[in-house]
Amino acid sequence: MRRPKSRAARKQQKNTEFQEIEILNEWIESQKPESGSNPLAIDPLKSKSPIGRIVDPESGVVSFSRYAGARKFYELPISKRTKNGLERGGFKKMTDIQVASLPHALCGRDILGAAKTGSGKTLAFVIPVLEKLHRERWGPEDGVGSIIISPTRELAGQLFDVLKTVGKYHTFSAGLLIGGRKDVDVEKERVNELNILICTPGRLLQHMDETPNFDCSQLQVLVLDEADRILDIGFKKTLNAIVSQLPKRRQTLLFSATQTKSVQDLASLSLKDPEYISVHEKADTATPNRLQQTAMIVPLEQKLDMLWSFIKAHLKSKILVFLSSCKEVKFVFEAFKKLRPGIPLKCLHGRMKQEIRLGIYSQFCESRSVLFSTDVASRGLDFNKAVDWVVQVDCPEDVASYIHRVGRTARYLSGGRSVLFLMPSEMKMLEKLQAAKVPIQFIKANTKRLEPVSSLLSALLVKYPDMQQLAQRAFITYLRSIYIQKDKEIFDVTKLPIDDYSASLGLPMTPKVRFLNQKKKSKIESEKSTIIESETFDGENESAVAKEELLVEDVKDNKEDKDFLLKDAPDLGEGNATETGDIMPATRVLKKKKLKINVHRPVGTRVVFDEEGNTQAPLAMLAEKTSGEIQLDQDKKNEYYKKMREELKQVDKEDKVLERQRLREKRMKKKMKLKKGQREDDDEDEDEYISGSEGEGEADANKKRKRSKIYFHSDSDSDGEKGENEADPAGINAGSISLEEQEQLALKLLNSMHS
Ligand SMILES: Nc1ncnc2c1ncn2[C@@H]1O[C@H](COP(=O)(O)OP(=O)(O)OP(=O)(O)O)[C@@H](O)[C@H]1O
Repeated sequence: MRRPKSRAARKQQKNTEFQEIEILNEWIESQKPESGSNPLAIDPLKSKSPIGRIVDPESGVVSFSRYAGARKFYELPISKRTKNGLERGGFKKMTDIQVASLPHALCGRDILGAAKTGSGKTLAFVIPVLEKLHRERWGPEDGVGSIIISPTRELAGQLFDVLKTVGKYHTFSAGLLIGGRKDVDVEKERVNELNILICTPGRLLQHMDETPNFDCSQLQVLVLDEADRILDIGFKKTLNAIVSQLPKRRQTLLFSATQTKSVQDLASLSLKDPEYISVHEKADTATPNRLQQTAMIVPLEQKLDMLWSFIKAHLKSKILVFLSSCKEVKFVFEAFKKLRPGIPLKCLHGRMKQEIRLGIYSQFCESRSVLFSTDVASRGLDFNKAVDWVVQVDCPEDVASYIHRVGRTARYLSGGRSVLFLMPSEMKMLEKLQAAKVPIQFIKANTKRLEPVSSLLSALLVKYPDMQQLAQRAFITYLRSIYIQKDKEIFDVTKLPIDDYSASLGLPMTPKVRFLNQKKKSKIESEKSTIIESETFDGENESAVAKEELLVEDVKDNKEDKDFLLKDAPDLGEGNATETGDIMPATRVLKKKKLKINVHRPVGTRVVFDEEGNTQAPLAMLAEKTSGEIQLDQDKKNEYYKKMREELKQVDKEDKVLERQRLREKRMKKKMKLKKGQREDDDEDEDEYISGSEGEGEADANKKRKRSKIYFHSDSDSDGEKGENEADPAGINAGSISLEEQEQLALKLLNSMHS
């Protein structure tokens, strides 16, 4: 609403607004819905029935229309400014959560609101915030009137956009206070002038602690979006510290798709007779009706093959892929980008710089692409153009997390699909989801269209040594993520086929995982004692037992894989069928010596061809066929792996020598340039490198590789490599040049620069 130019017109506008506020207050007060009532259960108003203040022409008696049960925004007691904002945003009819909660929220009640993902909870709190401050005639001199807290920065940014749309015609000042921004000092200067703060918990507390005279004593409305997450253990301390600095007399609105009713959780917020509004509590499903959900068994070592095949089969879709750690996201993004699937790739995780995160988020909103993400994108985000698929490569930590992840698709009136990869040991999750009213169908993967990538990944790791470190980190952080999960019924790190998993990432050797060894050790200890008790312990040492355990897991895996691969499965492609398959057992039986293998399984790290030129799994070449059974001698297998390891070590060594030589030459060139008074600006942002997109040229990729290689090199120097250098300088010197040669090279360079 534009400010009138003349004084008289401004006065007139003020008076009109005063009158409007008076009417709104009377309307709200006189038609208050009964506490505990559900406005959704009340009939809608008849069409063409009068709205607002109604004066009987004959008796002159004043009455107000009922707003509990209203289905359209204009039927609510809200200001013209908000109505205009809603109209501008294209919002006319209310969603169920808005119908149920707005009448209670507008009359000042505390709300604990739960509704499915994508059902319009944002407007259910943005409108009451604007209206409360409007009716209180809040101005710049009044300071902070409302605080809206969001668990993630992207979500906070999105809420800010909604507030800007609906609040466009109001005169309040609002600010987005989120971590990762460098301009905290500028924020500190302005924060006291802001009326509405949208913030993440950490940044808000930082202002409370550090900003002089930061004052929230007049706060009217506190909102927690994704409330269960903010009340969760991770934010608990911060939230308690924040709430302790807020006035007790205020309205509090809590919203989430998965709401907490735990008295303990809510006690710190000191809610006053809150309205529990759960519009979909009695619904048949906990997720949106237009969402088609599927789950399938994917053994750990085949997850990347399956993901790659899935992406290749859906090149025209917008796909959101969830992985459990930043390092995994980085690795899969970098590796797949180099393999060029034919669709732009993006990645999002908490370790990226804020500007880049926001950039990636808005790019994904706009275009068809694949976004690899951690749970940072799992809650609240409303990607502008609908997401077609949500793919959960790593199992979510619990049912709530699953619901939020899949909720990034099928929002408001649109449809969407999701697929969950479950390892055989995670099948319990399927039961939990079904028990929580998640209509998820179990399907068999179409392995006919499975395109193995592990061999390509090993080649990548040889070609780009910095990728090896990314793969190692991904490997370790994934195992750690399983290790630290609370739900041990689902997540058991000891059941993971770690050698096969490591090979599937293209790693030549399984990295050592300290916490895993400790866990194994304690497990073995307990197993040992059981065996001793039953007097059958044959005297093998611990490491032999541990090795045995892993080898035996191999055997079982192969059997399972054979089933997995041979089943006649429905299509994984766009129009996939949804036949229910058998659930494979996750338990593993101890066995020894001869290993049965599935020769078709892509377990190797390189492609091997048979005499007819068909690709073969490397181990298949060593297998013997006896009476239809394919068997592999353990010694042969070990020998094969030993040979592979040695080959890779050799290649790795050569690569390192070359790399050191290249770096030395580069340093020399730099020195020369410096001498000439020239400066090189090679300070690059690592995050930028991480978040590039698919389709970059080879030259560009090389440039990036070089940059990150320096980082990789110094990093590895501090680990194992340093020792190697010190112990064996000959390895380095073999590829190096003498001081004389270096001087000659420098002179040549200088001459070429002069000419
Ligand atoms: N009354 C309405 N009319 C039309 N569109 C609406 C209405 N309310 C919300 N929307 C749209 O529905 C989509 C989902 O809304 P919103 O993001 O508020 O959902 P949510 O319930 O908060 O989801 P989540 O639980 O994932 O956070 C948005 O694109 C929003 O613009």
